[in-house]
Amino acid sequence: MGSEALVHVLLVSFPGQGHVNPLLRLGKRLASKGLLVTFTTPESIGKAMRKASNIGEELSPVGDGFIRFEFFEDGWDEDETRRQDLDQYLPQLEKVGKVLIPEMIRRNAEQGRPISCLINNPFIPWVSDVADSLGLPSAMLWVQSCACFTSYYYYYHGLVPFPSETAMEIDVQLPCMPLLKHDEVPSFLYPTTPYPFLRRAIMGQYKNLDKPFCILMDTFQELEHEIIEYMSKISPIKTVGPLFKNPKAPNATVKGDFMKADDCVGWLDSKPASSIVYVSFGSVVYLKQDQWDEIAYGLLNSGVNFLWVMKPPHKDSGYEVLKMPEGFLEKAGDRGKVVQWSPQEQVLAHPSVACFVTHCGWNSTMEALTSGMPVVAFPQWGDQVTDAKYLVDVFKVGVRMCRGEAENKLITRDVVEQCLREATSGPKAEEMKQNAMKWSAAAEAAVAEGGSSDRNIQAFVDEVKRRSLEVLAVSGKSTANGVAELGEPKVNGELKVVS
Ligand SMILES: O=c1cc(-c2ccc(O)cc2)oc2cc(O[C@@H]3O[C@H](CO)[C@@H](O)[C@H](O)[C@H]3O)cc(O)c12
Ligand SMILES: O=c1ccn([C@@H]2O[C@H](COP(=O)(O)OP(=O)(O)O)[C@@H](O)[C@H]2O)c(=O)[nH]1
Repeated sequence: MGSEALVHVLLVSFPGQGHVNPLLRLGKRLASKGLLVTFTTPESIGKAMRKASNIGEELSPVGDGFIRFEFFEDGWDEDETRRQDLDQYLPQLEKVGKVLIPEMIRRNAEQGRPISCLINNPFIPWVSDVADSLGLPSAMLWVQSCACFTSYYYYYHGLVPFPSETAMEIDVQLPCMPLLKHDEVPSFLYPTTPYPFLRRAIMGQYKNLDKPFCILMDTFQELEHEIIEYMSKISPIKTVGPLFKNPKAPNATVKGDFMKADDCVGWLDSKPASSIVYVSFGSVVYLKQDQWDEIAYGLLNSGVNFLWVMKPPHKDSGYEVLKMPEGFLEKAGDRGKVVQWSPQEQVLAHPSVACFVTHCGWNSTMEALTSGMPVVAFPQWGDQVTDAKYLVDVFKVGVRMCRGEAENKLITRDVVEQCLREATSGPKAEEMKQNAMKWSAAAEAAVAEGGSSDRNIQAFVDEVKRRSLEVLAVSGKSTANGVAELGEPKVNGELKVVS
């Protein structure tokens, strides 16, 4: 491999699946453009990731660069239940991270891999403070839509009225965005949200928003054109999505799943084209038993084939383990398959799959759009309700099955059946498929060489490289040529190059 010298960036992730996935995908993109990337998150999740995914001690080649992992202890016992309480866990992460991340950075420098830039995702804004204190530049990867970024921005700065205790049902008009009905505003902003700690977590990020020199976003210009252009004038945003497409390294096997995906591709292969409904509510949303039953009967009554993800609840979440209705699996027979965790990217790309019943998490939303997959929107909370609005009314690739958890309404089996029929056959289904294919093509073009997101990634990589020279000149700690030396596998530095 010769003694290649690479600029090294450190990615620090909040330990949630919907946060790890986009940051790791960004890492692979940056690596494919010739950077050395170290990805870190707490060991509590590191353990699950190593077990479920293809992650080892080695340095993995991705395109022109490399990616590697280091995890850090969050200072709590393995079975500590307080990790589920973000009001306690986020301050704990900040306390230990502010000590351990600088140590990690020092260790890497001593091992010949000085770090030139830190990148974090939301909920752990103190990463920018760590960067500042060491004289390093930092960037943030925003993992939701630009529309949601804007909503939070306007809320944080008090620029327009939002639903409040005295005016619960007001609609919100933001520039370059469709009118959001009160229940289409990211629901953490409702005064009555049961998750005020998630609002505080996001607001914590906005408090530190002036620190990162760049805010990367997992969206693309053609998708949210006007609002991206508008916000670019206010904030240093750069769209780099959809991150899950990496044309320069399409076969990179590094993944960050917390659970091993069940094998279902053989089953998908055995079914006719466009005959399967894929149902998944992401990694955090957990429905109630009565709603689960209605979805089950809706699936049965509609006569479609289905692949349904039924993940186990987090052991400390307090949720009751869901059960399938009596006799459901027998009645479904080979028409249906239930798994604990799916290889979602592969499922959405599979020709047997006709549509996606989704909670509209932003990752799932981008994955669906990019795979040309129409959706049935079943949002619950947070950005999901806003994403559902966009999927149905703006991107026009979706049928709406509900308006969110706040509505507190049981969606009956008849409504489920009707939505599934609408999304899988007839003129509406065809129109949605065509629109979805159009977004898929636009997404491919955005990440292809010279596309909008590709140019932004390249500009970011160039900027990191430019700043790395400044950083090393100032710190005076430059190695012979100022960047990480990667030629020889390092025996002491646990760096082994595999090719
Ligand atoms: O790890 C997480 C833990 C919790 C959580 C923890 C304790 C609770 O009682 C309730 C929620 O919320 C989360 C919400 C998240 O929102 C998810 O974040 C994605 C990226 O921002 C969005 O696109 C999705 O729509 C949205 O569901 C992500 C998490 O990792 C978590
Ligand atoms: O069975 C599943 C369910 C989800 N995912 C992935 O988990 C992420 C979920 O993120 P999203 O933003 O959609 O929702 P969240 O879990 O954060 O609510 C996405 O990348 C999905 O592809 C998966 O691989 N298999």
